[in-house]
Amino acid sequence: MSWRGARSAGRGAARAGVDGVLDVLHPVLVLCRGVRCLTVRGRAWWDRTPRERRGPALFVAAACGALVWVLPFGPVLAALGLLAAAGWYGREGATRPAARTGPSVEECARLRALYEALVPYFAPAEDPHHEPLYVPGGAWERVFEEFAFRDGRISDLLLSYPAAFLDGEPEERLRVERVLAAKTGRGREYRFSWDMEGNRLEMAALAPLPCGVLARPFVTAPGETVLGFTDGYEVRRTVPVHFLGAAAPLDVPPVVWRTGHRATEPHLLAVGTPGAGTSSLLRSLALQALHRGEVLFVDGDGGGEFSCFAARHGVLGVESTLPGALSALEWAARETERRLLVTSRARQRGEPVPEEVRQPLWIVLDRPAALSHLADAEERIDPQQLLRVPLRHGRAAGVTVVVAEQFEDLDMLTDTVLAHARARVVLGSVSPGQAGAVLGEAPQTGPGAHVARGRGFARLGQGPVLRLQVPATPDPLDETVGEPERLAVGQLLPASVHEPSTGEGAAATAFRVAPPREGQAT
Ligand SMILES: Nc1ncnc2c1ncn2[C@@H]1O[C@H](COP(=O)(O)OP(=O)(O)OP(=O)(O)O)[C@@H](O)[C@H]1O
Repeated sequence: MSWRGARSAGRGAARAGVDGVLDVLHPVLVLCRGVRCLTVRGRAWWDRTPRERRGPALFVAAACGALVWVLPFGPVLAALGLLAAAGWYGREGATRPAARTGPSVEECARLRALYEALVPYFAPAEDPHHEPLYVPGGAWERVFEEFAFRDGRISDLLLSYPAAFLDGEPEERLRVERVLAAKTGRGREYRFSWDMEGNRLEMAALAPLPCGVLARPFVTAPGETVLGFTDGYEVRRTVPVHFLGAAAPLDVPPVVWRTGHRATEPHLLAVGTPGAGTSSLLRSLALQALHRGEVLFVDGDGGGEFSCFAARHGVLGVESTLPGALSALEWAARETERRLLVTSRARQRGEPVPEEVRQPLWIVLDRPAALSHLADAEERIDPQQLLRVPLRHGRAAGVTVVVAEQFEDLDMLTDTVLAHARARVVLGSVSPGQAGAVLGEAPQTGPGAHVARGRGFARLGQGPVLRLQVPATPDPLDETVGEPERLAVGQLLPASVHEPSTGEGAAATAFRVAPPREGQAT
């Protein structure tokens, strides 16, 4: 036998040996695979479980473990059960995604149509590859790695794209996202995750955020304000929330905005389409602010949106005329300076900052453009100019400014407002481009044509763009709104100044909330 023959015989024997060993070890490999699969599922369940439920879950698991230990043959039976589960989950094909197992003819047609629509975007002009991923009439099965359907429409999709695609260019990504959103069904919101290293794009159609959240005292720490509610994949923390018609509260992820001395975005700008709910957002924020501080309202269009707050404990004023707004904002500027002075003097002396200066002061300004227009016509100072001191120095002085404006009058806002109000909210049915102009980054898809009231997006500074649903906080004097919502707001209003005040202030009594539960921090 030549040396070549001897070498190939040796290789054959080695392969047969390896095959034999793999055959012998096959059950062990299946069990290992099963144990790994069970571990992954266990970890995913643990991550999904809200923090407050982890303790009780651990306790139940420990109690079951103790019970099994004391039962006759308990440990042996438990080990056998575990082996059986590992064997089941480790068998061939157990971990294969269900969605790959067979779309119907109609679903195949939808996937093919989507593939063809993507060809112009993903096929480079001169593709050097022998078998390009995207060609007219090509195989969608090669690129759509995972998919799922909901109500006959594609709801989840994982696709691969050629490395030559310019995924670093936001416009290129946006073009593809628009095609996917248009072809998989308009009127829904989507989340797109670009894996640029692996050349993969994941798309998920998002269910609408729940509406009908009633105004209630939310469980927050001092300096925290709930803007509204968002998706669980963005925010891990939850707060109990009461929904209209529901008997018990549900845990929902909040969008929490932090104000005060250490806040990175101490002031907020909310922009909406007419009737989208910006005034309701301001009412919701004011109700929370009144829990621990004082609020000054300036109602630019004089619609009486905040008249329910007039003459209540903690409310410094509700101004809806130009002279009233000017004198209120002049006072607010002086008060900010006074607070700064008192704070710095106390710090110089090494004394604690007096309590009256530490109490938060909120300036809530709805539709300043209307007042600016009036001031211009009457040749008086623009009220927005008076906001300069609170906006610039409010953080150190414990003064928070909240401004709401409509899209049409956005150009009337001064540069100071735009520069300092870095917490942003957009409400209403607007395109991703319009929302992006306010938020500094466009959301991946805009809401559908008909969005619920109080729905939109929020972005805190340079953070991610979050979907947002504001709690229903109508004017309690507005009889066109349902009674439960109005009652919920009415119960939260501080007591009238005409009623005798309780010792520590009616506002504080009316807004008493439970302290944050342990483990609820973000
Ligand atoms: N989050 C919400 N949930 C339920 N209803 C809402 C919500 N926000 C607003 N609404 C309802 O939508 C209507 C308009 O709300 P609101 O006055 O707050 O809007 P707006 O943006 O201030 O409009 P405009 O500036 O035109 O007055 C009201 O009837 C209000 O009750």
